[in-house]
Amino acid sequence: MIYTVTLNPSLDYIVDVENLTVGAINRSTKEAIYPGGKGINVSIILSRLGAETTVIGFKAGFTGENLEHLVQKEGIKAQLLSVEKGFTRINVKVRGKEETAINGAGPEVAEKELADLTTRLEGLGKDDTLVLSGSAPKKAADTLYADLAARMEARGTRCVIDATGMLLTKALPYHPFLVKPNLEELEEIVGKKLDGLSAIEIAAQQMQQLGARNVLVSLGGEGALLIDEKGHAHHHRAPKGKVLNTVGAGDSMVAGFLAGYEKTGDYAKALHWGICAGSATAFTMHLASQAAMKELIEKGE
Ligand SMILES: Nc1ncnc2c1ncn2[C@@H]1O[C@H](COP(=O)(O)OP(=O)(O)OP(=O)(O)O)[C@@H](O)[C@H]1O
Ligand SMILES: O=P(O)(O)OC[C@@]1(O)O[C@H](CO)[C@@H](O)[C@@H]1O
Repeated sequence: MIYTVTLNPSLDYIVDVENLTVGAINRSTKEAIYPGGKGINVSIILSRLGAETTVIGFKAGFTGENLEHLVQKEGIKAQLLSVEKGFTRINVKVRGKEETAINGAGPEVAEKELADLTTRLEGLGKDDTLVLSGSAPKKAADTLYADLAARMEARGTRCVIDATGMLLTKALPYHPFLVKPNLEELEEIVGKKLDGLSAIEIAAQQMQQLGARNVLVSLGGEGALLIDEKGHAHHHRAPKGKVLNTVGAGDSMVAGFLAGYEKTGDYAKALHWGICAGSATAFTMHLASQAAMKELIEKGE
């Protein structure tokens, strides 16, 4: 089973605004609400690709209740623990000529609530995978993912981390199975601009030296670069298409990679699945449908 943890999930309020003007009243031409948060997106795509998955995380207030309902409507098992104070954030994504996002801070999670969530993870074993994805709740320690990764390492559970800054780097010594920085995040980690594939490859190898087993660097329209645990580098270009949305493209890539790896046990094929899932989402108004992903995967693009 692939469990995803979203400590700071959201409702994503997506509004289409033709010409966004700061400091003015903008009128949208279309709006929609989706369940959001990186781990939740990963689970939605996993489930559409036929992989068994459970969502774990927190919910708060009326938005949290709605989020849980939307996740269950997707046919996904959800273990969202209630946070006493505040409400699950609503992240606003304005889609116009460019995408602009305002992500909320989300509710503060008490230590006891965090401990309850950690207890839920005690049942995971060697055949399970745990995906830790997205930002941490307000005021949480930046060792949060490191603590969870250490527990997973001790149980022999595969751990996947898609996060930024210290939340990610502090977890590397616990040998996560997979990390997925995008180019900007990788540049932030190594502290310099990375021009060209060989510079990206060297930076990804540095992440391996720090402990990550597989490093998947997503490169937007340029596809992705994977340095697998045997040290082999694989670069795969992204298929061409009309980009309608990039919210959740990275999450779709993580899910596609995991579903592909589960199905084939082969890193090059997993990378192909990851790219196809990411691009299928980029070519859709929201997260990709099963049919759109299958079409790209089968085309071999
Ligand atoms: N312009 C594009 N054309 C084709 N595919 C794309 C495009 N942008 C993104 N993708 C697909 O989505 C994958 C992940 O994209 P990206 O590198 O933007 O991740 P990210 O920055 O983590 O995304 P997110 O916007 O979800 O944070 C890419 O590797 C690619 O397969
Ligand atoms: O604020 P975070 O946790 O970094 O990211 C949250 C978020 O932007 O990530 C998903 C897309 O990847 C969205 O569903 C969600 O709104």
